[in-house]
Amino acid sequence: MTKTTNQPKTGVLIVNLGTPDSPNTPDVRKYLREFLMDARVIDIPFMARFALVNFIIAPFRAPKSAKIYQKVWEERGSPLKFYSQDLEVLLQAALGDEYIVSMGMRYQSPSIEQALSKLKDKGLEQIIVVPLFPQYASATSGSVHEKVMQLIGQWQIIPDLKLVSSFFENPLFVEAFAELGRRYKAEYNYEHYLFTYHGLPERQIHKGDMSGGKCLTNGCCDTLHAKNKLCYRAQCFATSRFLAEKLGIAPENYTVSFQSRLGKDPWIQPYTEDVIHQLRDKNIKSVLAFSPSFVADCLETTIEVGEEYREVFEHRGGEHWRLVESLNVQPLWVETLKSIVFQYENKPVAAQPTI
Ligand SMILES: C=CC1=C(C)c2cc3[nH]c(cc4nc(cc5[nH]c(cc1n2)c(C)c5CCC(=O)O)C(CCC(=O)O)=C4C)c(C)c3C=C
Ligand SMILES: [Fe+2]
Ligand SMILES: [Fe+2]
Repeated sequence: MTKTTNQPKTGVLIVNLGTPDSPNTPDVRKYLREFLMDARVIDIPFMARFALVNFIIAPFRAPKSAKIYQKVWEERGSPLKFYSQDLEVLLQAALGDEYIVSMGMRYQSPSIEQALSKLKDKGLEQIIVVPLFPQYASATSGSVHEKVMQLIGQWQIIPDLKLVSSFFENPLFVEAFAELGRRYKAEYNYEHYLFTYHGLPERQIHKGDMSGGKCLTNGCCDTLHAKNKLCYRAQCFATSRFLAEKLGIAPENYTVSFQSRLGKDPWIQPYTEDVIHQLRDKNIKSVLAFSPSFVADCLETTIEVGEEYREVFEHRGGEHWRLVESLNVQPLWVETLKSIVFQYENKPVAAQPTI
């Protein structure tokens, strides 16, 4: 008996940020140039951006960043890339042959164009685009959406296109991170919990402000409502509340902070480094850190949070600092993505945990 296969109807494009092809300075420079020349990432006029990126950031930062990339590089390459490649295979297996899953990177390789070629001319009825960023930012999910629309816009037949903006509210996503956190909590009685997110220039938050100029004023991100539900900072605070509730962490026992500031402009606050000093001022000796703006371990989690911030904490006399690893290829994360796809197809989703 021959096995029947279904004609795929839905394409699922998952997209992560991108990473250099190798941890050598020329490849890191090439990556930084492509990444930072994106007008949604460094959102200043073209000539100013060109000069800043090509004459200041790329030449001076590339050798320093290359040294850090060498630390994070494994036998299979950059973790951000190989976890995304594994995720493509696992999600395909989870969704079955009615779907074609394809993975691309916004910068460098595999490019979104290469990833879309796997979905082109396959008679697909729809494509669901899932940028692998839980919270929406113009610099990440927005940039992926723009690139996908630009490329698919050139196709002869354009299928239904669904663009996922964020998924921080997805109960399985929250549960997936909580499941990891519970293991660490069971091992050690941490005094404090830190939810540290990638930062953004304040300017980019103001540009998307729908609250009539209230964004970034006192307490504007403390609750999520109609006027700030697309604000990256408000979404990060909401993610932290969901996680803290799931893990039974009282509000006074956790702090939200933002890392990885680039340049001199103000970025969203509080800065992670300042928070670490404040925690030590209060004589907090042990911290469990989560990085819930990333779904795969990378330079920003393993090195920046796991090593550099640990050193700052220990240098100030802190004793126990641990980073909860990212979702990587955790089964519940694959289930999360499957549930996102089903949700966008209006298919019933298996019973989900509550948040
Ligand atoms: C959560 C998602 C991310 C947001 C938001 C984001 C904004 C943002 N980033 C830069 C500059 C850099 N980011 C770098 C690395 C990097 N950034 C993200 C995610 C977000 N960035 C990831 C996943 C990574 C790691 C990639 C990896 O290969 O491991 C870097 C390069 C590293 C370095 O030199 O420090 C830069 C530079 C800006 C300017 C920005 C907002 C506008
Ligand atoms: Fe970044
Ligand atoms: Fe806000």
